[in-house]
Amino acid sequence: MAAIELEGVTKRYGDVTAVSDLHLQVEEGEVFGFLGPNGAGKSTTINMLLDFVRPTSGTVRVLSRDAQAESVAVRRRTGVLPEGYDVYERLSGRKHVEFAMRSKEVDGDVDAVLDRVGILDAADRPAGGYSKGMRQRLVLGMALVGDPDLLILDEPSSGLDPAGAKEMREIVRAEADRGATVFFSSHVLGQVESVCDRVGIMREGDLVAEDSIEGLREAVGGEEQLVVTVDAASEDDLDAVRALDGVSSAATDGGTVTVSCSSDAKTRVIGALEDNGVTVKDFSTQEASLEDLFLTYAEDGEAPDGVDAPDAEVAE
Ligand SMILES: Nc1ncnc2c1ncn2[C@@H]1O[C@H](COP(=O)(O)OP(=O)(O)OP(=O)(O)O)[C@@H](O)[C@H]1O
Repeated sequence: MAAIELEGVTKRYGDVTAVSDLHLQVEEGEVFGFLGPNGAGKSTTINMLLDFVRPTSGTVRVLSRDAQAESVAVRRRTGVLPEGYDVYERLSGRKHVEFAMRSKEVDGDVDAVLDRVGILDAADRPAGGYSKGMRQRLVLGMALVGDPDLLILDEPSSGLDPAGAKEMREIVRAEADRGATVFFSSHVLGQVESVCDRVGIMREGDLVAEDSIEGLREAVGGEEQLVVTVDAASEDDLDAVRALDGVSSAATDGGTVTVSCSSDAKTRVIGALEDNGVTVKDFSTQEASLEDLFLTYAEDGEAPDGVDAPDAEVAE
């Protein structure tokens, strides 16, 4: 069953189209990473899921309910870590969690929540004295109260140090293992890569890609960068390399030849250079990373071959 369903959702603010004809479905129990650069439409989409913002057109369903007509019921079963949430400066971390439990009308072990997010030691200090990362941990703790069916996390890793970001990922995974659906936004693929079942990439209001991490990896997996250190290489030598099967590009600065090719073409590349009289001193390979792929989508909207691009018409 779908935990989130957006059908043809558009949101305009005056002349600005923040989200354009978005179709998106996230299944129950899925960890979905919602990615895109600043201004892509991520927060607007999240705000429509929670009925903080109303779509200009289209329908939004969350936990099988209408996001507008049944927003109270949706929010009761949803834990939210909003972007830029302000803590109550004078209230302790403990009071914040107690407040979250009261507003969700649930009982729970406050210490266990604070311990889970790593701030039990600071439980009785006013949250105004918390660091940015501690505030983020506190708000995550508040979102986890009552074992929600859906967790919506807007830039959850912001303000967290690497250890904190890792703990965040572990909590996300544990929540999904318990059966919760997790929908979270980020503008950095690296932070979500290891926890997501699937990602959607937004750019200027359009969903430009939607795939599993595995699918994205396959799309970039075929190509590698081969960097060959040589005595000298000419354009003729490069032409011999470019003519080989599996080679998509080759370039040189004189002392190094850089070739984009399939992994089975590497030995042919070395052979062709040597056949042309080039002395090969050394070589190394680099796999194209998912981060490179993400940047390709995020910056120019070009979908590499083989990636499921749901919306062919990418706004420039
Ligand atoms: N209340 C508003 N009034 C006018 N324009 C808005 C409003 N909220 C968002 N926008 C515009 O909608 C577009 C999408 O913004 P949104 O905040 O959804 O992006 P985002 O992907 O969450 O970005 P970020 O990563 O910076 O948080 C932007 O052009 C933004 O300026």
